[in-house]
Amino acid sequence: MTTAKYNPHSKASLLLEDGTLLHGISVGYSGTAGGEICFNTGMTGYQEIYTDPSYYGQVIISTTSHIGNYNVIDDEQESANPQISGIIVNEFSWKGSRKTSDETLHKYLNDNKVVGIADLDTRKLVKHVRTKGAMNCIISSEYHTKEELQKELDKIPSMLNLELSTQVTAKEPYYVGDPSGIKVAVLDLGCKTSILRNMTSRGIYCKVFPAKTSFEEMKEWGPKGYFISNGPGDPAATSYAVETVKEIQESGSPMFGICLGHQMIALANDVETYKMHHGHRGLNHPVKNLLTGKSEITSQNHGFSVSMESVEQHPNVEMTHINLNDKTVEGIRIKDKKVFSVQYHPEAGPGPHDSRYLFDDFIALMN
Ligand SMILES: NC(=O)CC[C@H](N)C(=O)O
Repeated sequence: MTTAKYNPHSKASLLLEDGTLLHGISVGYSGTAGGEICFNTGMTGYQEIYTDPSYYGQVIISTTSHIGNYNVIDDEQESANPQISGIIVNEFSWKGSRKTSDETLHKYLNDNKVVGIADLDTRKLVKHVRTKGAMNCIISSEYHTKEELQKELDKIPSMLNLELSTQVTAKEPYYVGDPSGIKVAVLDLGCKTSILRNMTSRGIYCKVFPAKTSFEEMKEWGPKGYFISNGPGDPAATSYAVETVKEIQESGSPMFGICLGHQMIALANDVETYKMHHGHRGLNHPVKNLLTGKSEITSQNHGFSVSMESVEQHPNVEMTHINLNDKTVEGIRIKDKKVFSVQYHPEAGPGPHDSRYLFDDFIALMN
């Protein structure tokens, strides 16, 4: 393990779209970066969060006060690299304590050019974002005045109408798992590694296809089912995948979608999505399965949602899961089709494990 050199006194500044300006210290890479500010309430799992492609281009504030305290480990990546554009933390651990770790979070962020700011009252900031709603922000260790930072902030696009899956999807198709397993075509809109791991550990053989692959090309491989992955961006701007999902559904094949994949399945059935006030990101969101009556504690990361009103207007779409905090749609299934999806993350990267039964449900649907 290497310990990177750092200057704990170098200054960093944060400007929010609503004019809030804060100063702290620079962590990770020295530079300037921005994106939509998102808060995650999980107490653990920072590495899984930073490497989840669904967070591509976003700046993450953690409500937990210590970040970096258990370093990073190669095995806990949700994709090959961090996908976020920046981090905002309270107390940053320059050196973590886990003996089996591969390197410090600071070195990892620095090597991967992720800019961060520490020593801020993140709980106060989270309350601010929770009240005012999602907005863009800029972090910098180079610019510190409002005018300079505003110029940089103006370059950051709004998340609304932004298509991002093509930025994070596989460049070429690839295979995961044992070739003797059940063949599942994965449409990679920004797929997390732990989703693939949950499938292969249940005997599924995955062929992962780039986001813009046609249904015909996936079908040629002869899969038994199709999986539509999670991913970044506005679902309404990912229309090419909605068209693919429509064709899969038409073919009568089993299909399962998670998060962005769930939103693609809703849109393919003319159910609308909308941008939420500040999204759901954390590890303890309560969801009720309306088919079994059982509740689950779930891992979540989404800033858009499927409209309940729109689900109610489409009799072929049945709501299967509901969020017990704010009564938003957490799962649907399509009547007379082998198609279902959830808004939350049953792969449980970084946790909890309550919802992993959904992978077994997908297998049951294919058998
Ligand atoms: N985790 C995801 O797939 C996120 C989906 C979508 N980008 C959203 O924010 O709602």
